[in-house]
Amino acid sequence: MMRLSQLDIEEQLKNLSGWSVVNEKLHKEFQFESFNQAFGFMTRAAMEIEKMNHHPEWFNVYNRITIELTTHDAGGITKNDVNLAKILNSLE
Ligand SMILES: C[C@H](O)[C@H](O)[C@H]1CNC2=NC(N)=NC(=O)C2=N1
Repeated sequence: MMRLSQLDIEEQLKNLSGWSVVNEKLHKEFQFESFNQAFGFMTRAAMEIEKMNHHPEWFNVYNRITIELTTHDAGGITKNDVNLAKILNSLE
């Protein structure tokens, strides 16, 4: 899988609400009503992540989840990261 160009990433970000690029990874901070809501999101997301076989780097504190997406095999941001970001937004 090829890395996306800076231009492509900028273009994709227009349709990725709340996402930005931090340290060459897609980055978003999610906030939920409670820990249970946050964990439920992670559980729903885990099903999609396994289906995609594309895994996030995520950090959860109480009702907040920080998610970073990059493609390890490509050493940067690819279409897989964009697609997973869209799926995560749809589960929010
Ligand atoms: C062998 C397996 O398909 C690979 O290790 C997959 C698993 N999940 C992955 N997730 C991410 N974020 N990047 C990858 O390159 C990747 N590769």
